[in-house]
Parts: sequence; C-alpha cells; structure tokens
Amino acid sequence: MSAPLLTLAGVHTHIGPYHILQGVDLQVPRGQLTMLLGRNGAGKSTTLRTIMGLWRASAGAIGFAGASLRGVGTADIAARGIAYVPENMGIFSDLTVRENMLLAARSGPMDGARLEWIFTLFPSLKQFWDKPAGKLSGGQKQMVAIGRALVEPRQLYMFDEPSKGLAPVMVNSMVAALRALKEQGATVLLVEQNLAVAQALGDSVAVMDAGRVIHHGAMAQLAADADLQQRLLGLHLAAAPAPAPAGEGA
Ligand SMILES: Nc1ncnc2c1ncn2[C@@H]1O[C@H](COP(=O)(O)OP(=O)(O)OP(=O)(O)O)[C@@H](O)[C@H]1O
Repeated sequence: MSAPLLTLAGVHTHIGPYHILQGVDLQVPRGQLTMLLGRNGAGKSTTLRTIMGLWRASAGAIGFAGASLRGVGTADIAARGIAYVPENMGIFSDLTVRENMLLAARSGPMDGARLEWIFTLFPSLKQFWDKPAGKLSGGQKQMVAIGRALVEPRQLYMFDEPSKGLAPVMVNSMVAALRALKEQGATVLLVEQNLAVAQALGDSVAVMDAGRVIHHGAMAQLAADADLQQRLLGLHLAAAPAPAPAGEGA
C-alpha cells in the first residue's frame, strides 16, 4: 500500500487560551474519500483549518505528499495542491459565477474541457454563469464553492460540511458530484454531520471527539454497526434518510 497523502500525528492546536485539538492522529490515503465525522464541537473544522495553516499547530506533525506542512503559510499550502472549501463557502458575492471561477484558476485560463465537466456536475453554474453569486440560493452558492475548488486538478480536496443546510434534492446533487470526483481517483477529506451522506461516499472514516480522533477504519464497517454509530456519534443511520442518486435540483 502506498504512503498516505496526508498524515497528522499528535497535532495540538490552541485558539487563544483554549486547547482545541488535543493530539489528532489522522491518515488520508491517496485516491480515497475519507470522512471526518464527529459531534458538534468535536474539532473537525479546526482540524481542516490547522491543515491549511489558518490555525498554527502548537505541537505534532503534519505531512503532505512527503513534506512537512508545519510552519508553512496558507498560500504555500494551497499552492502545494490542496483545495479547501470552508463551511462558510468562501465565494465572492458581488462577482458573477464566471468571475468566481476565473479567480479560482490560479495557473492560467480555465481549462475548457474541465469546465464542461464541472457543468455536468453542477448545471446551475452554467445556468447562472453571468449572475452575481450572491443572488443564488444557498444550495447554488455551495455548488459554486465546490466548482471553484474543482476548477484545477488538486492533489487533495477538503470540504467542510458541503451538505449543511441544503434541501434533500441539493444534497443528492452534492453526493452525485462528489461521487463523480471520487470516481476520477481524487483524494478527498470530507467533514460531515449527515451520516447517510457519509455512508454514500466514504471509503474510510475517522471519528473525532473532544479534539482527538477516537475511531478510524472502513466507512462500510461503521455504516454496518448501529451500536458503534450510537456510541461514537450519538445517532445512527436508521434515523437518517438515505440520499437517493439523482441529478441536480434547482
Ligand atoms: N475562533 C474560536 N475561538 C474559540 N473557540 C473556538 C473557535 N473556533 C472553534 N472553537 C471551539 O473549538 C471547538 C471545536 O470547534 P470546531 O468548529 O472545530 O468543531 P466541529 O467538530 O467542526 O463542530 P461543528 O460541526 O459544530 O462545526 C469547539 O468547542 C469550538 O467552540
């Protein structure tokens, strides 16, 4: 088996006086979709922000593609090949969808074939191409945010709760798009609260609690074990509606 693309070992993060990450160990294998699950406040978003250098790890090691990310600035981390879509999406409301996409293409003009592929994943991007992104619905904005992350191939894509607040039909579209990305062999680290989404997409899973990873393994194993789900997450799949495979809604 090849070395994981991303490895966190004993990572601690302090935010002001608060000791938030308390020794996170996490491995993201290449070519897989790794779910990062956990209850509210477990430290999932802080983990992604620490990987991106938006919070400085106070201890521990973060390795990406064979090199250390500790002490590296956020822009350099992004330039090494990590796309990151935060929970608040990070799109420019006053700019059109086209301008949002153009700005995301760092290495030159957008690749036409790749853009067509993104349009097949998210038809609303094409539909609202010249519309200010701020005028779109919440779900459509989320599609723009993901579309921006996909505009150029990256080694690792990290998405923080892309299904949050979306209507079920939009969740289905999101799942279909992430599945298509995965089928291209992309490496993805996906934070989720929606266990049904996690089950639909995850190859492997890490579960966080109180600033640590308390479980890691195959997603299929966690999906099949209601007791484990209850113990780790306080909920289980029977309580969550499964997203159906579907095309994008409006
Ligand atoms: N800027 C901040 N200042 C102080 N505490 C923070 C800050 N950001 C996060 N925290 C705290 O860190 C802990 C972990 O938060 P984090 O957002 O990483 O959790 P999460 O697992 O992503 O949860 P959620 O699903 O609710 O977003 C929480 O207790 C939160 O209150």
